[in-house]
Formats: sequence, structure tokens, C-alpha cells
Amino acid sequence: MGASTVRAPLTRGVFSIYCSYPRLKSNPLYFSVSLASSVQQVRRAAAASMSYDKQLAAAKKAAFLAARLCQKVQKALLQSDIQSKSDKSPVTVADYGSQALVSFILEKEFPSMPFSLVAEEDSEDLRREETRGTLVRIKELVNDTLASNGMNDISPLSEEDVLDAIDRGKSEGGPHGQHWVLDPIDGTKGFMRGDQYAIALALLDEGKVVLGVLACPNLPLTSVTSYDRHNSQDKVGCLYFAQLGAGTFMQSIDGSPPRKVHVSATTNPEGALFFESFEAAHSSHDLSSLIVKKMGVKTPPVRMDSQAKYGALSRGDGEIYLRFPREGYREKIWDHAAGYMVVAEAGGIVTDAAGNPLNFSRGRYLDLDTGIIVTNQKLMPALSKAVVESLKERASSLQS
Ligand SMILES: Nc1ncnc2c1ncn2[C@@H]1O[C@H](COP(=O)(O)O)[C@@H](O)[C@H]1OP(=O)(O)O
Ligand SMILES: [Mg+2]
Repeated sequence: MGASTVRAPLTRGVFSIYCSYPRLKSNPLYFSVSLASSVQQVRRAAAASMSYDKQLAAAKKAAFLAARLCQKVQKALLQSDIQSKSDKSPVTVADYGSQALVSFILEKEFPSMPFSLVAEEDSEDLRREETRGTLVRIKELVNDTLASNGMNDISPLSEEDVLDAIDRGKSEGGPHGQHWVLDPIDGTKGFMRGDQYAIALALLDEGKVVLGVLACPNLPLTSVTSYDRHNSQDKVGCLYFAQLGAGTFMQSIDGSPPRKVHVSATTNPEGALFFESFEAAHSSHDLSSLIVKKMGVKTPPVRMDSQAKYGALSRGDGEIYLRFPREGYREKIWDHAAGYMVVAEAGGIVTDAAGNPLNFSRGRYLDLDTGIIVTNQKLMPALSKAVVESLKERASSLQS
């Protein structure tokens, strides 16, 4: 069966908390999964007394502006001729512009606090004479975005301001203090194709993710499974935000009132829908297919770029997200921090392939076991079992 065209309608119910002590005792996999779930719950409870409201408001503002900048570049890119679509420069302009804008806004909002940003880009290439034209385009894009979104009181940034803002993203993060974590455009391949991408921004406090914002400019507002691009009533552009202990909310990027979202309550793997990378080079489609087959999943995969997958899963568009990069690939914290938060606060579980919670306190990399798996609490035991069995099978078939 091929990948679904993400249109089959699905109905979802209300999620309920699950705990099965006898099963937990008799099966170590349950223990591992339950431990990850408990760690997430304890962290949420401990942080319930802390408020990150101001940081969340600033993060939403920054992600919104970055989304506007990216939308403008993508629109121009898709309208241009084929030759420029295969040229990476528009993406470069949007990546750097998004990072400069987010970095600039966050630092401006908290002038008296130490500022630390762990982000994907740095300005080294932009400081060369040959790229002067690109730098000028980025500066204009940043200044135009600020001016056209009601921020005319800010003096226009110079080229040096843009370079400095980008380079604030060089922080190493780590277990102490607060660090912003940014992917200015997650899913650049999707961005180039005119498909899904996300601006992903999170805050770490003492090594834990405490808030996450995901702007997904091309994600349908209703559901990826019912979206019809030919129906003018079906709108796109979602902004997800989550704060530790406060749940996950979604609104339209254009500013509809936020609504609380929850992961799917589906317990039967047969009716479950799973997400994976559109790009086979980013995650093994063969391994995902083996895993879901073992679980009894009947539906074809929904293949999507970027952390938009976390957003879609957090509101119950589907139940499972599997990510198995090639051996040796090191996942970066900005590729998962915001998405993790959005799913965890919506009641889902995110672990590595061995059932360990993701650890964002080790610096710029996650350094995890084999892959990342995401689902609701009820399906996680079956998913973990299928993952362990499939990995064993794959290892023995590689040896023989
Ligand atoms: N070989 C790879 N394996 C796994 N992920 C990758 C690989 N190459 C790039 N990526 C990352 O995958 C993310 C997109 O994932 P998805 O497949 O879910 O859309 C991007 O952040 C991209 O990183 P980068 O941002 O450095 O391009
Ligand atoms: Mg990325």
C-alpha cells in the first residue's frame, strides 16, 4: 500500500489515563514505558507552580513573525520558475531571516536577563563578500516583516545587527539555566516543495523543556486526514503552544481563539494512523512498516515533513509517529524540543526506541537510542514491544 494522501476522515474521542500494574510487573517493557510516562507527569507537576507566561507570549510573537517571513519567501519561491525552485538560496534567506527575527525579538523582550539561544544556523557563510547580496536580502526581509506586522517603533536592523542576531544562536545549552532552542525552518525539503515545514521554538529551564511553540504555516486547521486542498473552506496555518503543566493549545496563525487539544484516545492499533518522514533518507520507511505491521495497524502511512507531525498528532489527527534515522545520525535538540512539548502536554508519550525519555540537557545533540517513537499512553506498550522485536529482527537479518 502506498502513502495515504492524508484525506480519509477519522473520528476521535476523549483521551483517558491508563495504568496497568499487573502487566507492568510481568513485562519489563511496560516498566520502561510507564517510567517515561511517570517522568513526564512528575515534571509537569513540579513545574505547575512555575509560570512561563511572559516567555510564552514572547515565543508566540517571535514564531508568528518568523512564520510570516517564511510564508512570504515560500510564496515567491513557488511562483518563480523551475530553475529557481532547485536553487537553495530562497531557503537560505528564509532560514537566516527566521533565526535573526526570533533571536532579535526574544532578546529585546527580556533585556535584563542573560540570553542563551541554541539554534541551527550561524553567520559564517554570510560574512563572506560573495554573499553580501544575500545578507542585504535577509536584512530587508527582516525589516519588512517587522514593519508590516505593527512593529514600526523598532529602528530598522543593520546588516551587522542581523549577523549578530543570527550568531546569538551558538549557545551550547546544557543542564543549567534557561536556554531558548530554535529551528528557524524545520523541514527545509518540505519548504522547497511547497509542503509542510515548521518554525519550532522551545525553552529549556535546568535541562527540562518548559514551553514549546510550533508554527506550521501549511498545516490544515481541521485535520490532515480530512483536508481537501481544492475546498476553499479548508484553511491552513496552525500555531501550537504548550507550557509545562498547562496543556497544549492550537490557534490559527491568523489569530483565531486558541483551543485546547488532546492526543487521540484510540486503543485499537487496527484503526491507528501513523506518521513518518516524507524523506526516506531521514527515517527508514521499511522499519516503520515492519513495526506497524506487527502491531496490526491497517492504514497506510501519512508522510509529512517537519515537526508538523508532532502538531498533527497532538490534536489526534493520527496516533503514532516513528522516526528511525540511519545509524550514526545525531538528532539535534531543536528538531524535537518544541514538538516533544506540544505532544507531552497533549497527553502523549515521546521516547527513544528503548523507552527512555528524551534528554534535552546534554547540549546541542540528543544522543538517544536508535530512534524516536511517539504515541498515546494506551498504545505505547504495544508500540514499544513491536519496536524491540522489529529492531532485533532487523539486526539478525543484517548479520545473516
Ligand atoms: N539523514 C538524516 N536523517 C535524519 N534526519 C535528518 C537527516 N538529514 C536531515 N535531517 C533532519 O530531519 C529534519 C526534517 O525531518 P522530517 O524528515 O521529519 O521532515 C530536519 O531537521 C533535518 O535536519 P536539518 O534541519 O539539518 O536539515
Ligand atoms: Mg530541523
